[in-house]
Amino acid sequence: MVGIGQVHCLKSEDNTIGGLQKAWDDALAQATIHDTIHQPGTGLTALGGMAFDPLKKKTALWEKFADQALTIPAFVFTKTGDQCYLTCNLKLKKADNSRQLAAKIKEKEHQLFSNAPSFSLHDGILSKKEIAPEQWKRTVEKATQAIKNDTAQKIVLAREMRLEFSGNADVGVILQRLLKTQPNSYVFAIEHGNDCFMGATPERLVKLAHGKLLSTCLAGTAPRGIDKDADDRIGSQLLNDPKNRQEHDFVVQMIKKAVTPYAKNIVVPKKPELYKLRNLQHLYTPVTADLLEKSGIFPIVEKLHPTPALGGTPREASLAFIRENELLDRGWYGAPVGWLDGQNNGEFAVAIRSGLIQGKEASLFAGCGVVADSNPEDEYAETNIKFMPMLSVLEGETK
Ligand SMILES: C=C(O[C@@H]1C=C(C(=O)O)C=C[C@H]1O)C(=O)O
Repeated sequence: MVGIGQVHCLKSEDNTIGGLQKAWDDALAQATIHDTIHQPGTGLTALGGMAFDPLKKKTALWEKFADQALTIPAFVFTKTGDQCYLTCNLKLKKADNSRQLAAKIKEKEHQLFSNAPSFSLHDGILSKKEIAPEQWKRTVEKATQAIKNDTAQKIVLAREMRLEFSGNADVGVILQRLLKTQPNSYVFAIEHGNDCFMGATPERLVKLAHGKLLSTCLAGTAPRGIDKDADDRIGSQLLNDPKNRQEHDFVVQMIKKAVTPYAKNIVVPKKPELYKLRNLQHLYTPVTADLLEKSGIFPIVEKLHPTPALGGTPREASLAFIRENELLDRGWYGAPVGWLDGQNNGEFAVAIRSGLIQGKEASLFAGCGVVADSNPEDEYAETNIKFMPMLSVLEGETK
């Protein structure tokens, strides 16, 4: 799905995620929709995302990104299977002339499809700097102490890597490479001004499609092996590792509880399975259910975000620790990004394995769950692998 331009931005009156539902329902109530297709992602749709924690002190890094930015674009291009659809949105005034508007849309449409994008390659990475890695390890240590003192049971800590390129990074090229190299992930890119937040995340927060709900629990991490035997061995160790199983179970329990008010026939497998990615493997539990008729997507996103995969357990205590101790301004990293349509379909993913591209520079982000017996060096190594999906395509990996 691709959104271009903006005819409207949803404004939550009380700045909560749940408040976006009213803004969306109001927009829908005012819209006249001509949609004979009725496919997910056609008709009126909004796309965008939000900040991980609006209460965290902001830095200049994310100045182009508001706490919430859910946009109804001027054009939405949607591909489902091998079918493609184009939705045009217009903000109408009383005095508008329908013939003139139709001609304008045709002209724009022609422009959109005749200007084939030309991609230019940037020449690779000039410099790569991890931001305060030793301080980050000390924060991990501090989190384990806080957990031993019963402040929380799990706290997720993230860090940043800053890159410099010799020329401007080309978002189109990076997107193509992410799609090629991370086929099991949700690839996204959101531009505000000249900054672009993008990534390939394996973590889907919630998907609503035709009255069904899907949420995924993804927590617990190990590297991939060098051959099939090694990979299977690492995978089976991960499946049986008490520390990783505990980290994972916090997420499963929380997601199950969070979706309960909005769904029936909730199915949660008893044991996690492995979710294999190019650079890592995770413990994975899908949660499926039938959506209760009246629930829109935003109240569910609000209940789910942040799951203990990105915040911790309990939510408030872990967020308070992160707010106070984490050096990083997460901005939109780790927060919901996605889309919704007027037929109550939509999908929000958790924006991890991501980076903020700023012309000749970029920041990459990676985090991991800390529990009582976490070891700072191991967690540091884990975050290094989590930088890889973005880092490798920026270094030139194409396949
Ligand atoms: C926080 C990240 O990943 C999350 C943390 C995981 C873990 O601690 O095992 C696994 C998957 C994600 O839920 C990240 O990639 O930045």
